[in-house]
Amino acid sequence: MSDTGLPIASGRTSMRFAWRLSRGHRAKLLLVAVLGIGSAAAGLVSPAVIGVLVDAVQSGTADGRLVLWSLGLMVAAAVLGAIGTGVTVVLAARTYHAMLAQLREELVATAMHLPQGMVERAGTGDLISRSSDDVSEIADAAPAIIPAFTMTGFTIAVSLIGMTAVDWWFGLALIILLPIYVLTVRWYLRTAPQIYQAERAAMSDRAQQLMESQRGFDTITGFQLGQQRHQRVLTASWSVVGHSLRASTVQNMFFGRLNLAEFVGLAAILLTGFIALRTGQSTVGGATTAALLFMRLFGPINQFLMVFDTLQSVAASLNRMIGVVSADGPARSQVARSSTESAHVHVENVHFHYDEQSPALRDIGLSIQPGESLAVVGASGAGKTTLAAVIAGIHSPTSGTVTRPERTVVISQETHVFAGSVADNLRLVKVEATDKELCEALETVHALSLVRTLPDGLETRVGQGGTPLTSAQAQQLALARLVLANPDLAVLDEATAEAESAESGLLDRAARAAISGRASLIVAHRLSQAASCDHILVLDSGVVVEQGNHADLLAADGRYARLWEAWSRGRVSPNSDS
Ligand SMILES: Nc1ncnc2c1ncn2[C@@H]1O[C@H](COP(=O)(O)OP(=O)(O)OP(=O)(O)O)[C@@H](O)[C@H]1O
Repeated sequence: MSDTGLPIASGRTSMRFAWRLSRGHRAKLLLVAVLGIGSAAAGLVSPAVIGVLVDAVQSGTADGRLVLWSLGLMVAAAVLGAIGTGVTVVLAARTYHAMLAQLREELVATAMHLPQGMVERAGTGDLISRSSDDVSEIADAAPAIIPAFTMTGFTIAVSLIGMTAVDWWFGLALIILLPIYVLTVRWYLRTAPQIYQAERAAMSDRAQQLMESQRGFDTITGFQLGQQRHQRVLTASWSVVGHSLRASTVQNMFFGRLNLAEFVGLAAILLTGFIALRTGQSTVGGATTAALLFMRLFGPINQFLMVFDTLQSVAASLNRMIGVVSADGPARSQVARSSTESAHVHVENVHFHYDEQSPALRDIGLSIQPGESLAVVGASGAGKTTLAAVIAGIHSPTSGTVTRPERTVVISQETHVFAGSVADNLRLVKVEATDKELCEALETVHALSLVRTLPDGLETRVGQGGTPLTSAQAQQLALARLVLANPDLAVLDEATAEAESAESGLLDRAARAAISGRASLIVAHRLSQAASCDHILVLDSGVVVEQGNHADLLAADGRYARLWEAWSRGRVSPNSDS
């Protein structure tokens, strides 16, 4: 999956990105660290106080006042520690969620500009999984990281110093634990990242399967493929379960090794305490403090090392999210040959391959001046849609250069009607448009009378759950949107209506009105669309085989003339709908 999936950032890139993301939050993050250390310090008061009490009891100097003071101190430390921990966790969660929201915004913004080819190869499920599954993984785990590191790190350091101060033998006893911890962490860091990465990739695949099943619902029910799709979703879901189980197994093995270290550590400390008492190197109070400090260490040490597990999980998700955000760079450099600095369209020596075997476009050259219309015609599979996509910047050319105006709008074969009112659908491209402007745009594409017949006019709800629109009506709505957007270049690749239908004539007129006065490229699925354009380009197997205007091409009696003859055969007037 990874070779065809969206890019995954390296750890270093993610670190750099996370550092940039922390801008504006660093003071809060520092406060989280300081509060964490303060709370951890409060937790160390009790063992120290108990040690003093034990010694006082042993030496007979303990009295009620000392006990009460000690108790008061321990309660105050516990309360302060609890408040400090609570504030730390809430502040950390808030700060991380703000950073995460920023990352998600950047991810969505970048995803909108990724080359379509890249998203198609990876599958939209991968993108959706990165902006949902990965975000929740980070949201769940990340807030614990800084408090855990600072609180446990501080507790470990102070406990070690305290124990060594009681008797350096206790400090030495702990050193034998070091190799066990180092080896465990090394093993874990070698094993866990791939497992988490594979788990996230399986989640992407599951999202993809689910999404395809929803999108292709009609086809699936139409061809009775329900069982087959169900099986695919099931396989993808079980794959996630398998990977999650593998991750849990590695986690358990990790914790098992930590338990072994605890056992060895406790045995060493008890032995050291016994020897220290026997040789008179330590008092009972000192040994008690050392033992309590050591017992208190298990939790923080395990927590400290468990943060590595959290870190691996967060890093796997972060690398996937940042992979998309930083794909912006490569994606933009990929389209470097596509420039948007010009008011006209200029295409030179353009080649485009979907795959290595069969080039979809070969050595294309053309230009469209402002206000000029160019039609692309050719048999099915000739490369018309591909050429439109390359010119619109949806696909980057494999080689050659494309220059186009920045304000380019594409109307493709699939026009989506968004759930909302007709006005909402139009205002997508111009939020501030008045009702009058909306009506003018609809009038331009001959759709105003249609909208007036709808139950609530402009406010009629359309799209999912609303008044159903035919494909041709949806196309008219898209054309009205184009008029409102008022781009310098319009690329139309709409094949909604059959030739000679009442709708085809209406759509052709609507399209002509919508593109009037601006540079336009029209993928002419009906030759009536081409006849009215200033210039026509005939494609065959990705190569331009003819070009000129309608009259010249008919006079040349070549490929276009034959296409025209075939298309208009049987029609009373081939231009009747144009
Ligand atoms: N996403 C894709 N991946 C691989 N090959 C593709 C893809 N899209 C199109 N092709 C291939 O590229 C070639 C050109 O296809 P394209 O859709 O541009 O032709 P077209 O002239 O627009 O066809 P139609 O009129 O049927 O829409 C065809 O051989 C097609 O099979």
